[in-house]
Amino acid sequence: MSQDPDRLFAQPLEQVPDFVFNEDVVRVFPDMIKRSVPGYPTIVENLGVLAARFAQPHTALYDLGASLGAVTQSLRRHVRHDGCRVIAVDNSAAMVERCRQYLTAQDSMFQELLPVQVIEADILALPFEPASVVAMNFTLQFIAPEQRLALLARIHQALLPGGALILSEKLRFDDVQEQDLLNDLHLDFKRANGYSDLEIAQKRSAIEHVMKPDTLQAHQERLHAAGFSKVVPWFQCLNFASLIALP
Ligand SMILES: C[S@@+](CC[C@H](N)C(=O)[O-])C[C@H]1O[C@@H](n2cnc3c(N)ncnc32)[C@H](O)[C@@H]1O
Ligand SMILES: O=C(O)C(=O)C[C@]1(C(=O)O)C=C[C@@H](O)C=C1
Repeated sequence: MSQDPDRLFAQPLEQVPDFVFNEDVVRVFPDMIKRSVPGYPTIVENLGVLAARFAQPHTALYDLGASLGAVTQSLRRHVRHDGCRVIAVDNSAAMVERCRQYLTAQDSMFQELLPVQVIEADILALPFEPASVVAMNFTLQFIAPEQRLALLARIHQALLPGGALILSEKLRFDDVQEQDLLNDLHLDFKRANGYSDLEIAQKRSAIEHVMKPDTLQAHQERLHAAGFSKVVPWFQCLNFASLIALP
């Protein structure tokens, strides 16, 4: 399985196309997300640790927008309850194909992992079965803003008492000074990880119509509107955060 360094935006492009999770992105995705999202390895590893507290025997755990299954692998490393199974969902055929290969490799290296099913589907159309854990790691920001509340309400309905939604997102800030500072620090993070100013600018153009971050307050209000009783931020690094939402 080839894992290339991310140079997708290294050369000047006449027109920067909108960002899509296609075969080119799949090839560089592990490198891209680690070098682009501050705290990503910490979030992924601890998501599994958190999930183990909410997981209940004989239930489903969802990884929505699973990409290459980093969260699914973490769930399988940390959740050991009897009869749990992971359902990883993504609507990118290229991601799903490679995700299945990675999970087969994980199965060949470790014994007694939770069973996993990888589904190629749109999470907006997929009926959810009752679940104790739902993870959405940097996926909601790619869902059309007007669809987000209904999706979260369906997730809330599917969650069993004692379960949790774990939601990680890039944040934006209403306060201009806070927004500018955290945005600049995020650009510094990308430069420190070897991205040039050209790569950073072209990636931003590619992603700006596709990925729409919300404020922390908007997330909290929408989660409550979707029926969640409690929202607890457990991680923030610069403008990236992760929340636990209790049904
Ligand atoms: C930033 S990536 C998620 C990263 C991944 N969760 C991780 O932690 O490595 C967003 C993913 O969401 C998927 N996605 C976006 N919209 C979706 C939808 N409506 N249904 C299913 N998957 C979707 C994309 O294909 C992409 O793989
Ligand atoms: O905000 C950015 O510039 C990003 O690159 C963020 C982000 C994300 O948050 O998902 C966007 C697309 C890639 O999947 C990796 C990282």
